[in-house]
Amino acid sequence: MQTSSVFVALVGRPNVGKSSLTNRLVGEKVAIVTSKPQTTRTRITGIVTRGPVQYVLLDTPGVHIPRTKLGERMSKAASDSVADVDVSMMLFEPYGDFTEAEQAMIKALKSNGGPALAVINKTDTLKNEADLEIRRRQLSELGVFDQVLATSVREDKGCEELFDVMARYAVEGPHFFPDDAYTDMPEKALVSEILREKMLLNLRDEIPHGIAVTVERFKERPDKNIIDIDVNIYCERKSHKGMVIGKGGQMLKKIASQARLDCEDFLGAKVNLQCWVKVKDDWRDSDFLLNDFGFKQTN
Ligand SMILES: Nc1nc2c(ncn2[C@@H]2O[C@H](COP(=O)(O)OP(=O)(O)OP(=O)(O)O)[C@@H](O)[C@H]2O)c(=O)[nH]1
Repeated sequence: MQTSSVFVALVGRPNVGKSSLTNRLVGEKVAIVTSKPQTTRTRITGIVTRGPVQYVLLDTPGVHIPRTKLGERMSKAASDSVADVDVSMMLFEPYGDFTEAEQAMIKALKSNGGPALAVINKTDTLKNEADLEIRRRQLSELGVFDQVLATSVREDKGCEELFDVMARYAVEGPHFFPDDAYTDMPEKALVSEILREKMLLNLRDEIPHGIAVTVERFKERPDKNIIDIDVNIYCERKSHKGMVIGKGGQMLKKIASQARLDCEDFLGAKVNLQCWVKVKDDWRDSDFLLNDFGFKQTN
């Protein structure tokens, strides 16, 4: 059987549904999804192998105009992705003007010269078919996209069809990952992403974006299906630390127990999770700390 692979970068503005689509296509939760923009901070790879074709999906942080050094690195992760893939898939909201960052990304796709597809997501929010046609035409007229497609990840419409479209860009050769792999993300990174998701879901808006999670210990107990995991949760302010811990430790308990269940699901083992909350001032603007937390350096 002649095998082939296609590398696909999913790009688009924050909150447009890139992580949701990645998870839908992979059939496993590899990317965290919340209703808050800028949930995804680094590039996440989802992998699907169907018969001879391996699909490697690079879910990227949403493109936006950066306000902090972390923001700069997030935008860089997105624009780097489109440079070395077989096809880029740019997601759009069904309505509204293109943001400045979206226009910059469209320009980058144009000058990069690689093939690109446009996907109008959230079609379930459309009031009528005519609006979809207006959006399709607007995107076609940009002259950047080989095809304009439409999906509703929420209602699972148009997603399955994307496989055939992506397969057209596949390149013959051996697969890059084992056929049963669904992500190349290390287990430790999955654990810290799960914790971040729970904090985004449970805490007030401004706090979670100032939080970083590092996994200090990840140890399987010999002969037992138990993994001991210690994580550090870093906040920017002392007051934030108090909120993460909550009254009598209630909030941290809630976050940790939700995270533990997801970790057990992912890892297929019992998990003993210990969380420590620490303060590191303004880590989002410190190159030193960003490196320390594993965010890639901007060239
Ligand atoms: N109505 C509707 N909502 C959707 C759809 N797809 C995703 N969403 C919602 O949109 C929100 C953002 O989804 P994400 O998948 O996190 O978006 P993202 O583009 O990865 O966001 P960033 O990580 O911020 O770049 C979540 O609340 C999703 O449930 C859809 O097809 N229809």
